[in-house]
Amino acid sequence: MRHAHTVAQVRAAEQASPDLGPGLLMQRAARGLAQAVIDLLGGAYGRRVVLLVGSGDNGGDALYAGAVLARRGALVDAWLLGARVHEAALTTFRGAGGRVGTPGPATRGAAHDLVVDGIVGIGGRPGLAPEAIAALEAVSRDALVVAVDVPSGLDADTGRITAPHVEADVTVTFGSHKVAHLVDPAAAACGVVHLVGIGLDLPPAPVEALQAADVAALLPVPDRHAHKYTRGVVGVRAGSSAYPGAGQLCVAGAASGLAGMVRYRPVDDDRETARSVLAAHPEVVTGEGRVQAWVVGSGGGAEAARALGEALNARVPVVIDADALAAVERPLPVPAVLTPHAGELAAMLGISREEVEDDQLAAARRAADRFDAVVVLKGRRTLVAEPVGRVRVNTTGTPWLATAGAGDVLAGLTGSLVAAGLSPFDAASAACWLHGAAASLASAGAPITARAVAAALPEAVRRVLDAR
Ligand SMILES: NC(=O)C1=CN([C@@H]2O[C@H](COP(=O)(O)OP(=O)(O)OC[C@H]3O[C@@H](n4cnc5c(N)ncnc54)[C@H](OP(=O)(O)O)[C@@H]3O)[C@@H](O)[C@H]2O)[C@@H](O)CC1
Ligand SMILES: Nc1ncnc2c1ncn2[C@@H]1O[C@H](COP(=O)(O)OP(=O)(O)O)[C@@H](O)[C@H]1O
Ligand SMILES: [K+]
Repeated sequence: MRHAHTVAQVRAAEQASPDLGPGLLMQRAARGLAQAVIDLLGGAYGRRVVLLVGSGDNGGDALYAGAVLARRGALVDAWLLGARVHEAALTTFRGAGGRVGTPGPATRGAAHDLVVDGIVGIGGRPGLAPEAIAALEAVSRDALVVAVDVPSGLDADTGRITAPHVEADVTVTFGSHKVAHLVDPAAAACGVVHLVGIGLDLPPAPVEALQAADVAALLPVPDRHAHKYTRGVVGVRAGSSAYPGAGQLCVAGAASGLAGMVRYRPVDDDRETARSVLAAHPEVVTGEGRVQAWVVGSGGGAEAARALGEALNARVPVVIDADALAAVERPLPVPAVLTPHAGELAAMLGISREEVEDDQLAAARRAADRFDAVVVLKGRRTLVAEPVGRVRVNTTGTPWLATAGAGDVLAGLTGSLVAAGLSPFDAASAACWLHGAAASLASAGAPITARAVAAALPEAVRRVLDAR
């Protein structure tokens, strides 16, 4: 599991480990930072590096790392941007041969290869001072940008972007991820995030991200005595005469093989839709019968509210997607997973789409609390929020997944995992992970259809299980 802690939690952990001492933590952080820079540049000797140094310990990390790089033969400039500077780190930096200068060309000739953003870290307020903006503009556009701990200007705790900030290619963070590293839109400004362990003892994290091993541990694997009913039956109430394809795609996600059986009914009971879904998925059963979970709404049009009411009568968990989301006004009588994109969530909360996109974490949490349900806020970094609890961020996938019908596949897949016995929170977060992994497998850099994503799900499952 990848964990993201708040700044307050990191500060408290630092205070609670006096034997580590700030000096030791900083040395560990700086060594990890220097190594990450060396890895990125393929060496240190002769490389040109500039440090943007603020007044706090973030600048101190940059200076100590700069000293390591200078000792290894890099040509390192430091531009001091704050009213103060970490004096001990500056002395070490100078002693190692680092040069202190002002924004401009590299001290010794050619342009800088890499800039280290040590302006502010977890002690920073959002935004950049004019000197920092001027320094960033003075650096060559071709230089790689490595942020120390967090790209300066971001709010480490929320994932929001409210002011000018650094855009990093790589962020090197210490002890634990911070919320901004995982949650969009801030996460997109962090580039690749590299974690350096420094020995902090941290409490449970409010935000986390499943890794392949976590998904492998959650997946339902049939034992030798399994039959289709012990594996769970998922009911799909999706597709209609207006949108028969949504029925096919939702069933394709549900029929990925993680549940024992799929029962299908079009939202509007349109016979032609049922026939087309059966033709595409002969394994699906269309008659009445018990299910362990319902998926309702994808491509349902105006009939979706009635179909949701019928599904709720079954007293089993529901996954609610697309048109059925509009019918959710208060907590439901059964465990539920709601799968809105930003526009749908905005309508549910009575706010604008921009408000949801600007503060995705708050919007997902608010909806989970208000509807007492697991809320899957779909996007580049899909959030899965449980009521008054944890949030998981999905980090798999590809922008090619932004294609019509991909959400229908996700709803069906989520339903199959709920039917197989996972909790709504585990089912939703594991489904998002597999859905993104399947998209990447299907795409391999090329465009994909939602159907291709569903077709790649068994291979995504195989790879996860092989690694366990
Ligand atoms: N905790 C840990 O586990 C470890 C932490 N470590 C490192 O310490 C870092 C935190 O250091 P920190 O506490 O000194 O704060 P930091 O981020 O350097 O900046 C605060 C200073 O900047 C100023 N300032 C504020 N906002 C500003 C702005 N927008 N624009 C310009 N200036 C601004 C503000 O000064 P003020 O303006 O208030 O006088 C304040 O003095 C952390 O990110 C990590 O790198 C590692 O070494 C080891 C383990
Ligand atoms: N930029 C992106 N990068 C990765 N995944 C994305 C991106 N944009 C959207 N997605 C994913 O694509 C899917 C789109 O679902 P949705 O918006 O419901 O589409 P539809 O209603 O057409 O099925 C979601 O799983 C979402 O997380
Ligand atoms: K920084």
